[in-house]
Amino acid sequence: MRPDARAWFENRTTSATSLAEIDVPALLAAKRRGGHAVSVVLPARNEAATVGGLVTDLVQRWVRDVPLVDEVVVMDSDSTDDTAAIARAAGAVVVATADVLPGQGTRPGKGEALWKSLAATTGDLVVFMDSDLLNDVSHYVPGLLSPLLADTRVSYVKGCYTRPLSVDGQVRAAGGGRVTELTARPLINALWPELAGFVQPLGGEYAGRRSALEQVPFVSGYGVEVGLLVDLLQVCGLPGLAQVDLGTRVHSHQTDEALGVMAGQIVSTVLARAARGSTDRHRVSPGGLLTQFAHDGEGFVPTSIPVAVDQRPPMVAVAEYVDRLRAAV
Ligand SMILES: O=c1ccn([C@@H]2O[C@H](COP(=O)(O)OP(=O)(O)O)[C@@H](O)[C@H]2O)c(=O)[nH]1
Ligand SMILES: O=C(O)[C@@H](COP(=O)(O)O)O[C@H]1O[C@H](CO)[C@@H](O)[C@H](O)[C@H]1O
Repeated sequence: MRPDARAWFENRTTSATSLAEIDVPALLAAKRRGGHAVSVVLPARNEAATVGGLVTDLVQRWVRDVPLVDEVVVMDSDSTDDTAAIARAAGAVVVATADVLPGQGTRPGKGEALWKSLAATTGDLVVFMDSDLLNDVSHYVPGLLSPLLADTRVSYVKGCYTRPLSVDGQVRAAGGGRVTELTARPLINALWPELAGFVQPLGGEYAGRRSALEQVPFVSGYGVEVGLLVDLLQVCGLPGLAQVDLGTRVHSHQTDEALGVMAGQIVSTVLARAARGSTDRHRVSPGGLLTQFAHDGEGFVPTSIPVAVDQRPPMVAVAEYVDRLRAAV
């Protein structure tokens, strides 16, 4: 990792892998001291199986028992199942993405739901969580809020976690985040090496100050996470970004074919931003190092591997080859 990325990784990575690690009373006091309001947004497209449990726990734990959260909003993203009714019955405010900012029309996609959520919420701090999470995520919201409430210089916090992968009913301890590992991470390392310290650049759980979020575009589809990361780097600078270890994240998985489409959207998002030119004049040559992460039981350990490639010239430009061809004639 580049020195700036490593320094960021060491200084801006905190841990909140369970509620035991979080001083909730102190968090509540900081929220009140700062006069903050917190909105939690769950984008949901056909998540009837999971959204109810997630909303029930969020509302009971962080609205009613401990007033850390002021509103829980499910953005119904053109669902065709009972997502909206189930989320509403669980205590969420449910908003149909298509109904928000009608003058702007509506587009399909997760990023559209998240962009419109800014117009459907009022908190100065906004937390985003996927609606297909399957593990205990009761500590996610306070964990994501902690860096924002602890340091006014931080404007955007991404969750990071180990990511099991369940395939054909078999759960592997790692292997999740397939598009992250095979597409997003190599591209980010090559084009924005200052972001190489992000363990989960595509993770769906993150929190930010509205004042920053409303300054950047939201890519309408699955490019929203990588677009926000690159664009908020420009708006907030690396010191304005942070990440928090939330332990593990288990979610429902799409097929490889569907993730191909997701990867395509992420590549389009990255290429559009790469065309804007370098964000750092000291950039190493694109494709220099790839930093991957493994968890050693205590925390994430980065390993940087050289991935710079060399190449041979066209053979017709190699005199030794051409001379041999001529000699053979
Ligand atoms: O058009 C869409 C696609 C996805 N989502 C939601 O965005 C989150 C992440 O989407 P998905 O699970 O499809 O992505 P994955 O986690 O498989 O990468 C989930 O809560 C989806 O319901 C959405 O609101 N609108
Ligand atoms: O990280 C990834 O590679 C993808 C796919 O994860 P899996 O291989 O299904 O565990 O999941 C994320 O990417 C999406 C695009 O940024 C986000 O919208 C999802 O929230 C996130 O789960």
